[in-house]
Amino acid sequence: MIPVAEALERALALARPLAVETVPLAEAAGRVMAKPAVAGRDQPPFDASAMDGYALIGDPKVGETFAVVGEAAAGHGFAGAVLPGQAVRIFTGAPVPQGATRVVVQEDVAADGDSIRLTADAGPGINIRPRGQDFRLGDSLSPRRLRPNDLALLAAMNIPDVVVTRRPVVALIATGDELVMPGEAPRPNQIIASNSFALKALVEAEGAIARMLPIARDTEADLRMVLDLASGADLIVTIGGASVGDHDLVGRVAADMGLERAFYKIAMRPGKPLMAGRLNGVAMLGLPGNPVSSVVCAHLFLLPMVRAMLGLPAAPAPERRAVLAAPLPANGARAHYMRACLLPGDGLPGIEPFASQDSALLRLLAQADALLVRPPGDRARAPGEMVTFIPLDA
Ligand SMILES: Nc1nc2c(c(=O)[nH]1)N[C@H]1C(S)=C(S)[C@@H](COP(=O)(O)OP(=O)(O)OC[C@H]3O[C@@H](n4cnc5c(N)ncnc54)[C@H](O)[C@@H]3O)O[C@H]1N2
Ligand code: MOO
Repeated sequence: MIPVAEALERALALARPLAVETVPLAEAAGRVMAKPAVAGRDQPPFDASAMDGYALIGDPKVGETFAVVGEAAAGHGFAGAVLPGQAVRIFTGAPVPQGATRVVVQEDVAADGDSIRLTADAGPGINIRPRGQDFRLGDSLSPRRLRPNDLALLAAMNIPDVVVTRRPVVALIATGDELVMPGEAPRPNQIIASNSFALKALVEAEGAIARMLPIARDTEADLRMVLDLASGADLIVTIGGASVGDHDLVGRVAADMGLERAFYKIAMRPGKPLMAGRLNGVAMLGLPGNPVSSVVCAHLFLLPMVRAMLGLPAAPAPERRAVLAAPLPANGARAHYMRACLLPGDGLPGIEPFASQDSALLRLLAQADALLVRPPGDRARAPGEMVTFIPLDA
């Protein structure tokens, strides 16, 4: 058994950033930029009015009057220049006419035909957004996973297409004679395959494309056939059949098919029988079959691998801090990832692990917000102590 950190390092070494592709901006939400985007223009491209009102010169006082000599609207500038004693009717987003040094808001003006009179002193604000205030030609946005606000920024930069990393294709292979798909009629000894659905949602939320392959039965021939179906995937994930039982075939069959093993068995709970390697050039992760074990291993290994393939930094699952709400006995030699609930707190949240930590319990997993992380050999902990956790919704 190797420590979690070492296993993660080896797993991440299997996951190189994929090739890049260009996608239209409207399709780029959630995608990971592969290189900086560079602004093709200044924003705003001209000094722009921030308000509806009148553009004029100086620092006018109540009662001063101005002759209105023209109009500037968004998309339509005023061709001339403003002179002292003159004003140009202006609207939000319009280019400020040449010569004007401020915009007074229309609420502070009484209009009478072609002249205006100030009804309030122009305040300190000039209501002009200077050219390039937001960004300048050549300014860049560093590579990142694109959030909605980033898309608006790229659009304003006049970038119609974005270079992103290709989405990894993750093949999900459930294994076991006991499994049928939801909606099918299970025989008395069978259960419903559940893990793939959580795993599919997890990798898709991270930006991968999941391919759920047919369930592999517990024969070498069937497992081989389904592993062959995974060709073309960037990452093959098997579920179950990873342990030491007579019907746990994944390690053996993958080895026969050429698996170069990176590791097998980790000092963690749940998830001990995890394996990883490279199968004919393709990264492979063999998850344990217990539902909670497979999901815990997905958070700790699968999602970091997907992120690395997307070109994001190779890093462990993000950990946060919380205040322990119940006593914990000393931990054993394996890191323990305990299903837990977060409790709202003034600063840091509280965290309370469930009494049962059986790795088969999906109902508790569905109630859990977090995995409370217990390092190997951690001493007993009392309520009020600080602990770390991995959020399950991240
Ligand atoms: N003698 C030992 N027995 C076991 C050990 C051990 O060290 N020595 N380790 C235990 C641990 S820990 C785990 S975890 C399991 C993992 O075993 P496998 O990866 O071989 O998983 P299976 O035996 O195929 O299945 C375990 C369990 O999970 C159910 N399962 C499997 N796939 C799915 C799925 N897609 N959806 C829902 N449920 C699934 C399966 O029916 C079993 O109940 O081994 C222990 N044994
Ligand atoms: O490690 Mo198993 O994954 O404890 O249930």
